[in-house]
Amino acid sequence: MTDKPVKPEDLRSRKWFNNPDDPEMTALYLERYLNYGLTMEELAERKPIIGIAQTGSDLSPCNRHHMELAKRVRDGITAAGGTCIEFPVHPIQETGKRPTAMLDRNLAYLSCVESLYGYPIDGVVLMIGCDKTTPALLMAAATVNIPAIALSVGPMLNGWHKGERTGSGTIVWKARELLAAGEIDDRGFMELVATSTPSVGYCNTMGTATTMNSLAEALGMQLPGSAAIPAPYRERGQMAYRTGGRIVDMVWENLRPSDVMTREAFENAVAVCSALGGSTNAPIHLNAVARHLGVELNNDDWTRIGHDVPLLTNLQPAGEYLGEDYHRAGGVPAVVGELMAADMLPNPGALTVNGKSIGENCGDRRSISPDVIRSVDTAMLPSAGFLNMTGNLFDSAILKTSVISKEFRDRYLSNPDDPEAFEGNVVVFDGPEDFHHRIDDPATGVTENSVLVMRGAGPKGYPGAAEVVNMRPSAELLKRGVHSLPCIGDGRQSGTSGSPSILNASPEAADGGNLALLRDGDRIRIDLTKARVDVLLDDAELAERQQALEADGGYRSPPSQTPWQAIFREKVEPLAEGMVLRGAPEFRDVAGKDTPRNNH
Ligand SMILES: CC(C)(O)[C@@H](O)C(=O)O
Repeated sequence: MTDKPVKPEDLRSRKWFNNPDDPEMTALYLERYLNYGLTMEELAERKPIIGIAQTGSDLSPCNRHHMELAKRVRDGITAAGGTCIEFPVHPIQETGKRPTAMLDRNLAYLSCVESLYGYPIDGVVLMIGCDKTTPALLMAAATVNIPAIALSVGPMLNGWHKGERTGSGTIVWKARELLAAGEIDDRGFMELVATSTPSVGYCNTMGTATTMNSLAEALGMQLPGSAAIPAPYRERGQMAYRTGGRIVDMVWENLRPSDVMTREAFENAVAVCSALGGSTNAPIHLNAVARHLGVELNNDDWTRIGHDVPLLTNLQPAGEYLGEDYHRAGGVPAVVGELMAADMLPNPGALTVNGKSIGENCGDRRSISPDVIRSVDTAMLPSAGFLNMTGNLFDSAILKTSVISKEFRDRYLSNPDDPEAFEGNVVVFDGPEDFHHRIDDPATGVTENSVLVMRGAGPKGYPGAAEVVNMRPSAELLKRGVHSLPCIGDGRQSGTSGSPSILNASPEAADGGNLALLRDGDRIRIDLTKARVDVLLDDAELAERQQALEADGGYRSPPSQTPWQAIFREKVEPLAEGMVLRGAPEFRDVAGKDTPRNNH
């Protein structure tokens, strides 16, 4: 933020719409924006041009309600003296896009950078929601670094089935088990799953969407209280109006993403993520946003800052409640306030988009429903953050400790004075097709002592790093009451899954990672107290297998099916480093450096 407020003559948009040095080009730029009824007063005089980065469309049902909310955003912008220009962002729907919406995060990022940089935009409202839309837009705002504020579309209303809450995503994994165990049929599966999505909005569970929207608020990029409001509630429209008004002031204050998303803000977000029981996708996305700002943030930080933070939020999949309950309990401000009461928010002084610090915004906020958002004294778990696992199979992989069963936690994690490591036999699958084909075949040899491994599911291998490491035990084990087995993978897992998996393994099998060397029957040791995963093979055996793999042409991935898949594979970095495009983070503060050249 500069001490000097921006004056109308400094507005970036005036280089297009009111450039006294170049009247010819000014006329050219202006005339097309006049052609749908905008006036000279709105475009060329003292009003900031505010972009609305619209992620809602029929292809993106979780964000679709933004098409309605944008009307209230416009009202807020206009009332505050700005002019609105709404533009589409490449659609991303986690549950709809094949082979994975993750492939499109960087595509949406790239296109949004071009829109923000190449057009006359002074400030932008980022219409965030379904998983990848949030990081894509924050990454773009980070690169371009014009004033930006985020607005969540909000979670769906709570789902209900026979008097019980059914959470989106989370119910799918349960329904899969019921189907495999023969307790429901296909129609029962469909009906049960559909109960979890009763309205517009994104997942009502603490899946990746609610996590990322909450963290956008914890980072300071949304107005306080914005993230948790359910999509259909009246407060959502009111928040849209206020968000539209605030961005106009932010332009005059020159309050930019780099002022808000500082190292201190990321540390706060890491702590809040643990208190929420947030998704394992959060480290990927926040590491990516940080890289685009030039802020240091890595998976070790997530363990160092986050691991000892307690679980305060009793939301599925780590708990029992859903989005409406979260909002009524006070949402992000209550979580932050409870952390602050115990001196557990790393940086209360971090600035937010309303011009106040997060401490000023939330310091006196407390939970209104003490069972839904707990105090530190009544926490669901004393430590709930991620463990950054390492070993001889990968350099980094994320384990969400808040979903480890009590039995497993007591035995393998909570007793560092008498550490015990878990050992099991590997059953390895090359992608989800292989898994679904073989998991129930007795010849595969899955037992209660198995460790299920999925490879070929990372950024280069899949391509895009799909949410396919949700592996259930075999039907035979499910019928015997074994509901989960340790899982490891170089792909991702849905944030709505309560399965304690070791995910996002980097480097992936398709990028020289040692998961490619595993064979069925290998013995694996998982030592949670040391945060290590090792296959019990000596270096000579691993080297021999590596040679054999190379001689055979290396780990095989399916061919790229589209041009973007091929470009993505060539450019993408590992999940542990945010899965960004190589070279892209070098472009920083691009709007601050210069204005793009004229086009005619
Ligand atoms: C439920 C989904 C689609 O898997 C995702 O939103 C997540 O939580 O990771």
